[in-house]
Amino acid sequence: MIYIYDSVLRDGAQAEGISYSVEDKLKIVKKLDEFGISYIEAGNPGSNPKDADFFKRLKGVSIKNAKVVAFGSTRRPGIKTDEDNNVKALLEAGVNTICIFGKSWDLHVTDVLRTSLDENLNMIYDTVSFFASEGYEVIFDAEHFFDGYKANADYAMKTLKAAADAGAKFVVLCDTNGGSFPDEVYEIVSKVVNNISVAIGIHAHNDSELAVANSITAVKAGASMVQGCINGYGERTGNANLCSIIPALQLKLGYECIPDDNIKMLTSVSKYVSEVANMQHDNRMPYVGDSAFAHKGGMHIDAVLKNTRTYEHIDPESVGNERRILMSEVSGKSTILSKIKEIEPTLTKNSPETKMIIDELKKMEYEGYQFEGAEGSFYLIVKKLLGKFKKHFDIKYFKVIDQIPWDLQTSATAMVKVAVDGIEEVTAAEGNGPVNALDAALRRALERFYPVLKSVVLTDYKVRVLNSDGATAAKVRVLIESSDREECWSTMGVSTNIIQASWDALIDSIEYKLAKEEDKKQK
Ligand SMILES: CC(=O)SCCNC(=O)CCNC(=O)[C@H](O)C(C)(C)COP(=O)(O)OP(=O)(O)OC[C@H]1O[C@@H](n2cnc3c(N)ncnc32)[C@H](O)[C@@H]1OP(=O)(O)O
Ligand SMILES: CC(=O)C(=O)O
Repeated sequence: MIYIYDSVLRDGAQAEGISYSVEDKLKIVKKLDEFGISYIEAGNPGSNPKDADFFKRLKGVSIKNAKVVAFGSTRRPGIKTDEDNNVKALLEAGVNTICIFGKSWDLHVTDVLRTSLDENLNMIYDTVSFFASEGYEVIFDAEHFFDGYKANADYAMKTLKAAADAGAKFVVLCDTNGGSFPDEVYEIVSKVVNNISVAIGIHAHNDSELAVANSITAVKAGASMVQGCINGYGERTGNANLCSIIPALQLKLGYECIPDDNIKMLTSVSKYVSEVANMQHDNRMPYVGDSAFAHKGGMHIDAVLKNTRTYEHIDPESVGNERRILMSEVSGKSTILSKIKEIEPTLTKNSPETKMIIDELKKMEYEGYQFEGAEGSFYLIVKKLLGKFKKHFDIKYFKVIDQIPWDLQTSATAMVKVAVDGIEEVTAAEGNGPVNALDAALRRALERFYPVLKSVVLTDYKVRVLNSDGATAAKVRVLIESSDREECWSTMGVSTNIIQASWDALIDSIEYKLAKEEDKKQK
């Protein structure tokens, strides 16, 4: 059993760009508890009134599985433990588990605390024993332990011994500056495990991109607690990413970290935390990122379609993620075929139509289209190339007028004329920008003929400049994401004119919805 200790609410809050509200913190605590994290380091009550208030609010919340931890430092030099403000704040937090961090690198004692080495040992002993004798479960985080050990092993070990003698249940070895290598971690953790009588933990930062490797290595050397953060949030380059550590330990090395049934929640927990933290979810995160099981190279896709193990280290579903097959200029026939078959199941890898579609897609990618993020446009193009596309409306013209000065609601006006089965309709609409105005005018014109479009909303709009050296004459790719609350789809337009590119993406979005409605009726 490995105790997983999440610090996304404390070390994670020390990450650039993250600032939680009390409500955010309460939501994350509940989610981590539901997931099965053993210890949740919920905050530092001596740091700021928000954390202090949060601990008050937490008293009314039912936590089913986890132990909630309040984090704070050893007492300041030269004062009594019960007079230290941080200690008082920890007492008021109302939790049963306290994590005390203290210095284990002599450099920090002399240069930061500016006290004697002996006084630092007293600070550790006094603070840990104060809480332990009051009946708290105490975890001691030995800040900078690895750097301290390399500089003065004897002193670094004395700091751990002080904490262990004072009643700490775990002493946690911190690679605070994130500069250690796995072989050093293995050697040092092994020595500590053999010399200190209490359970050992690891807390690794990611400055050398080795935090996950160092944490797993520490476990192999005998550590039984891993501190880290969901999504690897944390000070500077972050903390060890629990989204990688948990599946590595549990699925690959056979340790028990969280209940087996819950490991499937990993991807959704990761996305939930990034949503609440208001951080973009990182596609490239192993295990939980959208690209973690996204296959793009033609040869990879061909192999994965034959046997998923060929290019997947685990089953994506085991961590609640999914396999994605991407289309691009590096796709081969197998990739595109798997998508084409959704539209025309009779085609094979050797059908002439398959080759024709692949050649056309590669040509379009060369011109700036990118189908891996625009499945809606891909679907329409394949239908067009197979002669199966039915046009639902004709555009007679559109006009957009930008207004200056503007107000935020109506900075642009658009006028659109459409024809459906020979019946013409002219509409105009205002919007907070030209695309918004065009979208509103087009929809207003078409809703009369296709009421189902009332459910469609535009959920995202992205512009990418393709040749920035072209300056204002550059080509752009516009990606639009739409939703009808049941399905989401992305469509794309490419042009040197941003309005034209947006317009093409809008038209595709509407044609896609109408084509899908027809598919449904035919089924
Ligand atoms: C490696 C880690 O991540 S440890 C956690 C780091 N997290 C944070 O710093 C976030 C929370 N911190 C805070 O909100 C503030 O720093 C506070 C409220 C705790 C302290 O604020 P201030 O009293 O204004 O001190 P300030 O932040 O300027 O300086 C830190 C002080 O803590 C002292 N200190 C640092 N580590 C320790 C320790 N382990 N034990 C005791 N004192 C410590 C420093 O010596 C310094 O004291 P000094 O001003 O007497 O030299
Ligand atoms: C305790 C802690 O956050 C560190 O040493 O990095």
